[in-house]
Amino acid sequence: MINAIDKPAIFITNDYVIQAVNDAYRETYDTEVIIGNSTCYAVSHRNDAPCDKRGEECPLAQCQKTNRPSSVVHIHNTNEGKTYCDILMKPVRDEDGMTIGYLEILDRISYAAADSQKNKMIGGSDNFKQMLNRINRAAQSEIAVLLQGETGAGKELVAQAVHQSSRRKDKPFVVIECTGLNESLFESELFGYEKGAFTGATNSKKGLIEVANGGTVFFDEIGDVPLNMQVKLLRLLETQCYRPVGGLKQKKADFRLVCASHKNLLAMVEKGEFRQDLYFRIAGFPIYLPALRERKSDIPLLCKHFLAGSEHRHKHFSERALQTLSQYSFPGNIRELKSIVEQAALMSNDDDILISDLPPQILGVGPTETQAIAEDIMPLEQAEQVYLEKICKHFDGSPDELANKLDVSTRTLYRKLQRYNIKLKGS
Ligand SMILES: Nc1ncnc2c1ncn2[C@@H]1O[C@H](COP(=O)(O)OP(=O)(O)OP(=O)(O)O)[C@@H](O)[C@H]1O
Repeated sequence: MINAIDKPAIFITNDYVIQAVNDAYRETYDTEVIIGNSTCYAVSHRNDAPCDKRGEECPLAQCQKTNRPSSVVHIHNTNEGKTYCDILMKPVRDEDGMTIGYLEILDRISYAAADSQKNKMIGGSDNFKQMLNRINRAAQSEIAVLLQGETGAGKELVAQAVHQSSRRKDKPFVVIECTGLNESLFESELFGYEKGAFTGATNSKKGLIEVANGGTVFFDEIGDVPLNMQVKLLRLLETQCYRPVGGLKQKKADFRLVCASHKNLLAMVEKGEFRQDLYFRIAGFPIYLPALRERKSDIPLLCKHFLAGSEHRHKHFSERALQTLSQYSFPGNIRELKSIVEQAALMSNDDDILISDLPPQILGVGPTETQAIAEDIMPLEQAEQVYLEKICKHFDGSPDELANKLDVSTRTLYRKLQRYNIKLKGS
């Protein structure tokens, strides 16, 4: 029976021991499954204790508590590295209604990873996992998704993930950048036009809605659509019909809707800047993308990931540089981090990327201060001379005491004073 499930699945008892397994599950992990002996946590996490004993969420523990199905997003050690899985756990009962065990079914989240992997969304923090959970739920349905998050937080990447894990994944993913679209551009871009519809329309052109046929349309920065165009958009969404500019016949639209905005659309609705009816049409399932400062524990992983994908793959950030980065607020979020990693890697002289290699905005040093520091730079020997001149003018103690404070011998101190022609106070 378990082999009839097309996703990786196991049947486990209260003690986490695997009592039945399907082929898809065996193929997912490198660890061998021994029926009646192997535990779910040893196979999928390579841990020696269950997740709930290690402070992690455990779907089995939740099931035992509620006696109802439960689900959780976990990182599993699969044969493809640290992979995200959406786990569904269901109690299995006998004819008397007694729970005899639990069926665990895994849904691999192919668009995200908890270690550096090409073309994937990277992260491991709780906020990131919560976001994955919602993306996965949304992807399984046709509901309109609204992505809200700061600039550079990954909205377009999430929109692609929603598309990739939906039933429309083999059809087009079309992005409509709403910022800067005026009324005539908006209509001709979205709906297309017929030959002769306006001066310059020497041929007819398909609109993006038609290009996306059967796939997903991503309206980026939907909050920038002016009010008069919001009406047209609402009509398209309500009726799933549109007419190309200069055309007579209505066309049928077939697309899944994903929108994104960095603005607070509800606040815009209150101010009358965004139509309430349109808001409720597009916000079927809102997903909040945490800002990078709300998922700071992901910074080291993301730094590693961006270095791995660059020409500086052999370099790494020092512990102190990572600490300094985690104190920064990242207004530009992951896009800003990516650029900082590139700059710092270029600045570092060897494989270690140090605090001094980080760009000025991280160090809290403004441009004028940076300039002042740059102007202050002098040969080390000259700096030693300037420093010795300054302290010798004011130091009241004996040469032995001064040499002691400078951590050099009295002879070395005398040699240096002679070289720079400096006299001690009072001599
Ligand atoms: N979790 C992640 N892992 C790896 N790279 C990421 C992640 N999230 C975002 N990025 C990268 O950060 C950059 C910005 O992401 P994206 O363009 O999706 O942000 P955005 O929120 O749509 O930005 P904007 O609001 O400016 O349109 C991209 O290069 C993207 O690949």
